[in-house]
Amino acid sequence: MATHLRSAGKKCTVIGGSGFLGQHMVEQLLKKGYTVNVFDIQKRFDNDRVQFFLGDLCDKEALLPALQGVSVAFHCASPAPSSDNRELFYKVNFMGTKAVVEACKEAGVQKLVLTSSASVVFEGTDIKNGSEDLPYAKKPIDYYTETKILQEKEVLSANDPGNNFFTTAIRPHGIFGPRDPQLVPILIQAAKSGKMKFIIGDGKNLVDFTYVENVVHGHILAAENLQKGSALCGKAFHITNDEPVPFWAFMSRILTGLNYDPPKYHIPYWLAYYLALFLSLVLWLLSPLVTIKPTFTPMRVALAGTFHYYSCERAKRDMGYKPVVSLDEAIDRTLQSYPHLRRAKA
Ligand SMILES: NC(=O)C1=CN([C@@H]2O[C@H](COP(=O)(O)OP(=O)(O)OC[C@H]3O[C@@H](n4cnc5c(N)ncnc54)[C@H](OP(=O)(O)O)[C@@H]3O)[C@@H](O)[C@H]2O)C=CC1
Ligand SMILES: CC(C)CCC[C@@H](C)[C@H]1CC[C@H]2C3=C(CC[C@]12C)[C@@]1(C)CCC(=O)[C@@H](C)[C@@H]1CC3
Repeated sequence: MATHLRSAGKKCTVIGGSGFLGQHMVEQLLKKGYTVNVFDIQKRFDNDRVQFFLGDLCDKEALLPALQGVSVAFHCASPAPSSDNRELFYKVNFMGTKAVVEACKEAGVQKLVLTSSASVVFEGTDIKNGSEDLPYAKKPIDYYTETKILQEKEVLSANDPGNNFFTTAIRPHGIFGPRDPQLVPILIQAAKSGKMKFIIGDGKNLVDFTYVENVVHGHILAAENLQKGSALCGKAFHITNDEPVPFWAFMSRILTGLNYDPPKYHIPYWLAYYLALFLSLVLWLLSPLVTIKPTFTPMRVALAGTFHYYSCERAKRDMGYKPVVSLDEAIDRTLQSYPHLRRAKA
């Protein structure tokens, strides 16, 4: 009996386990001795130690088999922000998360750890060392973030100690690392097409970039500390590298590390913002004729030109969080993992 309980305590399901963060979650959970199920809409890797369940998380019936006998569910599935599909974000992040909560309760899962985002409080203006007490953004920066807010509220309000069901949310910021399909590849694509010439603003704005293994560490600590009476129940926690850096210094380090020139000309923030806004308007007017997805958008200008870094004191205090990989080491490991994006030296 005792052995059965111990192994059930170490059985988990990673919803979104085929994604960038999800795959790193699976790797670390296996290393820590967990038995791991993956539920995802796609299978992107093979591992004999992992049981895969393919399906859409909006379908509660499809989720149930993946949650049988499991004590912890990690929910880190979401449509990619770049899909820019309002209906899909709403369907998966909001309605789908309701289905996840219902399925967890029905299957008798005790703990649900959601991957939320620190951006749920960001409105495009400076946030310096923001705590979890900041209010949700009234004007979120995009539809994706709008539905991350709905999703987080849904999960946190489902915390129900009376029925032995505990929930918490991790709010990472700027996740990067090996196999990330977004940050480094988008940046290098922009550099290849000559779009990385300008620093928006004075280049001093600090931002959090968080190495994927630190994000994973935060999730696992959350699961292990989430229990009756703990401070984690129904609460959200920032997980960062705890080393905010100037946005443009970080970008320049990635660019030079892959043999691309760093941006060197400055453009005032307001000018960049209004140019991006103007470009969006032009593309919107042209949209009945042609669909173009711009690299240069008002949202990206806001992300690149404002301060947005967060305090992770609450995670340190309540779950003993401390980053396990420093930013320097994280950048080196990340650069080494993208040999195919490295420019050959002339
Ligand atoms: N990357 C970042 O910088 C940050 C990410 N986050 C959050 O972290 C989480 C993980 O992000 P990340 O790993 O980058 O994202 P990925 O897109 O790499 O992974 C998400 C996974 O979920 C899958 N998925 C999407 N929709 C469904 C569905 N309806 N049913 C089942 N599976 C589905 C995706 O499949 P498919 O690829 O086919 O869509 C993908 O495999 C997300 O919740 C994201 O919002 C928060 C802050 C920052
Ligand atoms: C820290 C963030 C919350 C998470 C990072 C997400 C990144 C994928 C994007 C955030 C800012 C983006 C950005 C660009 C690329 C993608 C990001 C790094 C550009 C460098 C793309 C080229 C441009 O036109 C610049 C103005 C963009 C600056 C912002």
